[in-house]
Amino acid sequence: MPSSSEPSLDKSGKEITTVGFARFGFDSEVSLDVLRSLYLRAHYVKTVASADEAAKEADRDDASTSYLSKAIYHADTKSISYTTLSRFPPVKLLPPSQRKRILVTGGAGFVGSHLVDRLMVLGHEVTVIDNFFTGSKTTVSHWVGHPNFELVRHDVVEPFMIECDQIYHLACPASPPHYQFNAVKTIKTSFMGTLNMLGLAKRTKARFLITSTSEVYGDPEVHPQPEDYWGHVNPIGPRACYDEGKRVAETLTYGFHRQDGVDVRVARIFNTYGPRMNPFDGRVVSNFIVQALRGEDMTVYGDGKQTRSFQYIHDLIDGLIALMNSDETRPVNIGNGDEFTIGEFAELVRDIVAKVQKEDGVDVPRVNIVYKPMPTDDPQKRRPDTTRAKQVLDWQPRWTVQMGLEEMVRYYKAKMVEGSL
Ligand SMILES: O=c1ccn([C@@H]2O[C@H](COP(=O)(O)OP(=O)(O)O[C@H]3OC[C@@H](O)[C@H](O)[C@H]3O)[C@@H](O)[C@H]2O)c(=O)[nH]1
Repeated sequence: MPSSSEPSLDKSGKEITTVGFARFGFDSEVSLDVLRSLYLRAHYVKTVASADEAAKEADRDDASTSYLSKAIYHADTKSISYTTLSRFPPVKLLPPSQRKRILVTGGAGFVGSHLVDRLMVLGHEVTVIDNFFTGSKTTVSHWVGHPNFELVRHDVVEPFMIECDQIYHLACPASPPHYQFNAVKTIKTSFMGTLNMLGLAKRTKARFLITSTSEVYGDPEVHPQPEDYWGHVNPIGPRACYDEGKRVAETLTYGFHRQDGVDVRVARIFNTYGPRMNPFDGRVVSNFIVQALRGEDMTVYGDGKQTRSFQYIHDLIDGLIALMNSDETRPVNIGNGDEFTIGEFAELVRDIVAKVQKEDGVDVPRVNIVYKPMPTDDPQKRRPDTTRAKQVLDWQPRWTVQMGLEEMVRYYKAKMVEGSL
């Protein structure tokens, strides 16, 4: 199990022991250690050499492993024997009046799985629908079988019926190589998927939150980007399936709001990173960390002068939950204002990987930074104006990029040990 020798500190230097907060009558605070026990570890108990040892290990049940998977990794054959969980992570006991039935589309993805962890630990009933195109069952497998949890393989482009109180509509590939892989399917997911989920919200009177994106601002001519900026998007470029898809999804959302009175929330998410991000999804944070850990060249696209502002996953989940439970129906940017050029960011990731390796006593050569062609229509700059989130949600990011990156490096190191990276 990876361990960090130092505590995680927030932007003001205070130790982070919990994430979430009570806002708008909804308490989302949970212990960081509980969440970490779900993502910052290998998903097996320990490695064994023989079948005999494996059988003994599977029988073992003590406090330290009580809510860890009993799956065993066999180093000699590079295989895992899965077992069912002996005990689930503890969840709050909520009175029925406070317990919500929550649908999370795309709940097996990177962002979705962290939202699911939080909502489950808080004691709600969670149903995940996912087609597993970019999501993976392993991200939520620790909840499968729990009475408060249901996992359904379903593609949102088809209608789905369920009784629920809140819908977090996340389903859509989000990494540029993934969403461009099948552009028609991406825009179909944004349009048909959102239409179906809004129809469900209308029928059940559930509150509906859609995760839109900073990409609705395109290659922005206003910097930083406030919510009332209309954007600068190429409607026929390779990114259009996602940018325009999310823009039409927002249009649909406000159509249902005005015409049918659906209670809507729109989050515009800026670049986000953290554990469970697919190491091969082609985004900059996962690429850079994996390259530095493997001792490969780090690939900066273009001259590296384009900028991005990176937010850690827990800040995003705090923002999404606050928005869902607030009264704010206008779009709200959720992102971190710490802006880097991609060239600077490559150096930062390289230094952080070296620091973590040094702490773990691993001696690694310094990797090189190389330059590759710039993808078409790659936005030149991006930084959220989060004034609205601060005013209406009392939300602002707590995690420094350094702290978040260290945790993500440790997560990827655990995956390397497991052999899945
Ligand atoms: O290996 C790499 C990967 C990416 N990059 C660059 O790093 C920057 C960030 O690229 P990413 O692919 O991580 O993310 P992008 O900002 O392009 O898109 C993201 O925007 C916001 C979200 O809604 C989406 O998840 C995602 O589309 C880009 O300028 C890209 O060209 C590199 O320099 N090297």
